[in-house]
Amino acid sequence: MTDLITAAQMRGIELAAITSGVVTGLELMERAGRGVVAAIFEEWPEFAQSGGRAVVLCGPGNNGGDGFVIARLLREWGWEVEVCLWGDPARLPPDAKANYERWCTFGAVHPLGEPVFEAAELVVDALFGTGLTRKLEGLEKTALALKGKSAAGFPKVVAVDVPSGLSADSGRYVGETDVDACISADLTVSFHRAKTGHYLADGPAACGRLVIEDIGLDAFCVPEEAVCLAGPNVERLQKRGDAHKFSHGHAFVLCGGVGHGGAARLAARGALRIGAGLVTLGCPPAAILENACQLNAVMLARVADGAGLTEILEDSRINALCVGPGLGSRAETRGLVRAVLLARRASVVDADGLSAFATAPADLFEVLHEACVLTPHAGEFARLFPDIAEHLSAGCTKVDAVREAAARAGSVVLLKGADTVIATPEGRACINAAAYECAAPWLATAGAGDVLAGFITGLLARGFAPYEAAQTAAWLHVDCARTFGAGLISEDLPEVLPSVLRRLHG
Ligand SMILES: NC(=O)C1=CN([C@@H]2O[C@H](COP(=O)(O)OP(=O)(O)OC[C@H]3O[C@@H](n4cnc5c(N)ncnc54)[C@H](OP(=O)(O)O)[C@@H]3O)[C@@H](O)[C@H]2O)[C@@H](O)CC1
Ligand SMILES: Nc1ncnc2c1ncn2[C@@H]1O[C@H](COP(=O)(O)OP(=O)(O)O)[C@@H](O)[C@H]1O
Ligand SMILES: [K+]
Repeated sequence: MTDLITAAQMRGIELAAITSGVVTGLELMERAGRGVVAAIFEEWPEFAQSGGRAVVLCGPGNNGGDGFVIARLLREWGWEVEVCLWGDPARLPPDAKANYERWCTFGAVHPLGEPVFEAAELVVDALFGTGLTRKLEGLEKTALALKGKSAAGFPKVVAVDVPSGLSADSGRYVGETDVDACISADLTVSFHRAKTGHYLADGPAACGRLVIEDIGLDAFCVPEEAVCLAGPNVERLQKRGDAHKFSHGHAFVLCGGVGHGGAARLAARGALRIGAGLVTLGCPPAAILENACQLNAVMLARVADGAGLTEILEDSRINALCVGPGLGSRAETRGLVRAVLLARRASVVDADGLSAFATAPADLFEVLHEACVLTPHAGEFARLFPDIAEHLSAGCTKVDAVREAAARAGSVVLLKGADTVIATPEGRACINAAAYECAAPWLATAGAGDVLAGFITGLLARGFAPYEAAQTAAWLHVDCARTFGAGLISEDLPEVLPSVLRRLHG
């Protein structure tokens, strides 16, 4: 599983390495610069064949120091290099200063005004990295001039560590920085481990492609509380040959009223395809006929209200519940959610099941438990956790926000998006990133979230722990969308799952 770290964790690892005496800051800077140049030549092999013209933009910290190393190395490869500096050379930190002075023996350093990108094939953004702490001002002209040129294909823009302006932690533009005042890269080269900001929010769009270079810090551990990229538990997804349907659990999905059953039917189909042994849809009596016309392998049960549900749940073989998709803002919705949660089975609370508590989130938190998974989209999240949503708008990372929400809810929380974040009340967290080579833009389609709720419910029925169910389901969901490709609608997601599973089980 790929670990992601924050800027502070990276600084901690760097400090541990330097204080241990195995490496100096200057050596790390040299390795970082070498890594960037290697990644550039790997990305554009033609650049290694013949030197061109490069502009290297250096900032006032160690990101700028990496830039001076890169300028020197490109020059060694025969490139004509123009170097611009933002700030006062006298105030550069020691390692950056050493590399600045070394560069000065080869060429000039211009103040960062409006560098001329006209004839450049390559621009290196070494302005700000993990040390950007406040709103970036004064880069507008440079950033806009660069965007105008690179939109036409040249120059290629390479960001060192992170595109300048972006927070390495949150993936958002720092402070109130305008997106036009920031650098957008074709390639971002970071070091040791990807940072959370490379995968969250605006990170993937700003980074272009992402490459992580090894700078020899593997002996210095990633902290225990590190976030990881979500992945499926492939082994657990297999079905044992000697099992029968009840060994794979019985999932129960609550359904809306007449004409509102589509969402729950999608969830039920998802739960069945992901391998729950049995799936039952519970709907109001008036909707039985409608649902019976549409379902075969999914069974049907009448559920008039919370009391009716409690009676059905006397069957202890029903071991996973899904409540919310298509339930509507009926007065009974809260009662149904409470009945589900008071049964103390593994449960997914989604969509209207969450929104029903917008005016009284504490009533929901009171009955939630550790076997639950909440699956809000951003709007539903803001209704349940308005203060945390405000922190998020103010620049808090999505990981921290979801961790805080999970701790408050006492349940696993999965906050949807291209950068889905899943966290446990204890603070474990992962990002299921539909980004870079895993982008899944066709998932932005009505009903996709209902299928995800069904996938999670199905895995809960199969005995997956809530965090593991959420993580595996979210990963499979994106992989289904990518496998199907363009033209995807949510009905396709459960149908493409068999081919995804076949591929996983090779
Ligand atoms: N960690 C590692 O293992 C390795 C790290 N390496 C490299 O070091 C980079 C981190 O270096 P860093 O810490 O010096 O930070 P960096 O991003 O250069 O910027 C800090 C400077 O910017 C300034 N400043 C901040 N905000 C500003 C604003 N809005 N407007 C204007 N100024 C602003 C800030 O000033 P201050 O806040 O102090 O006033 C300070 O002067 C990292 O990204 C990687 O490339 C590699 O060499 C190898 C291994
Ligand atoms: N641009 C995108 N890239 C990847 N996944 C996306 C994107 N937009 C939405 N999704 C995913 O699609 C699903 C949409 O769920 P939701 O917003 O609840 O919609 P609905 O209620 O119509 O089912 C979520 O799993 C979300 O993570
Ligand atoms: K940068």
